[in-house]
Amino acid sequence: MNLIIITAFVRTLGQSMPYLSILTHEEPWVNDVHTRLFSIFIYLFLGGCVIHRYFLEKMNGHKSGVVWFTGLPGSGKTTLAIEVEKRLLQEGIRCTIIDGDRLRKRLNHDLGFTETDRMENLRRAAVISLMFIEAGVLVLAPLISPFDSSRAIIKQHFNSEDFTELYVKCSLEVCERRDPKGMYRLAREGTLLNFTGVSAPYEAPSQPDIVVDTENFSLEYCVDFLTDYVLSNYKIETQKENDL
Ligand SMILES: Nc1ncnc2c1ncn2[C@@H]1O[C@H](COP(=O)(O)OS(=O)(=O)O)[C@@H](OP(=O)(O)O)[C@H]1O
Ligand SMILES: Nc1ncnc2c1ncn2[C@@H]1O[C@H](COP(=O)(O)OP(=O)(O)O)[C@@H](O)[C@H]1O
Repeated sequence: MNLIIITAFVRTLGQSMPYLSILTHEEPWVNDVHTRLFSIFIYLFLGGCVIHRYFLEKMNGHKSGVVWFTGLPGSGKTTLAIEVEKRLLQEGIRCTIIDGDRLRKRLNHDLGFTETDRMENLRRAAVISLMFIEAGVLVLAPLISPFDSSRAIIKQHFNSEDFTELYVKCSLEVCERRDPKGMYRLAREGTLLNFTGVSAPYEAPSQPDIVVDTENFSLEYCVDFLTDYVLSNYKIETQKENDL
């Protein structure tokens, strides 16, 4: 029994070495001995999984989480996510895009566009997002997410501080005029069934955390606006930056 405990202890200590070395080197936020000892204590006794994300976020210099985009087809979700991702990567933010369209071609090709299938599609996207969050990554998730009820369920998968609901606001009329993939035309012709905005409902969120109005503002403005929002909410100010 003692041998098992000692082995577990040594193993945990071994696994914690990368973190312990961070705690003891060049980190202004752990430069007092009490903080170091406290962190080591928490790591050893609460276990790696609890503290793992905390360390990753400190190492990355930003928090992880998900920005969940909702909006009509053609509102600009994908375009915005791609441009904002580029800007965030330049700022040193580890981020990724989980896009409805791409997800459906890969993991979710078994799902269609009924309400039940859309819910399952979003649930899987949420689960994947959670795994990225645990890995310290900031997720941009552009998915139509048309129903209040399914968005409420999705939200429950996350800690409230990890989840930002972003409404990409654009009227149906303008989205249809843009029609970047020609899908509105197919839906109007009756070739594409259950199409959001035409033959399936879209319920705009009543209390989103942030709104980006792509109808009345340019792409450049929207990208700046969203990038600034993400940086101010997710970046962790270091001591050095605070001192400047
Ligand atoms: N019937 C129907 N309704 C809506 N959208 C359709 C449909 N058929 C195909 N597509 C294409 O699928 C993309 C939407 O997938 P999502 O996973 O974001 O949808 S949902 O959140 O599950 O409702 C959507 O991409 P975006 O235009 O980027 O939103 C469409 O390209
Ligand atoms: N302010 C804006 N923000 C985002 N996209 C815009 C904006 N103004 C015009 N657009 C155009 O609208 C279209 C949106 O398409 P897309 O990003 O595929 O939408 P969604 O992913 O919501 O279906 C693109 O052709 C994009 O260039």
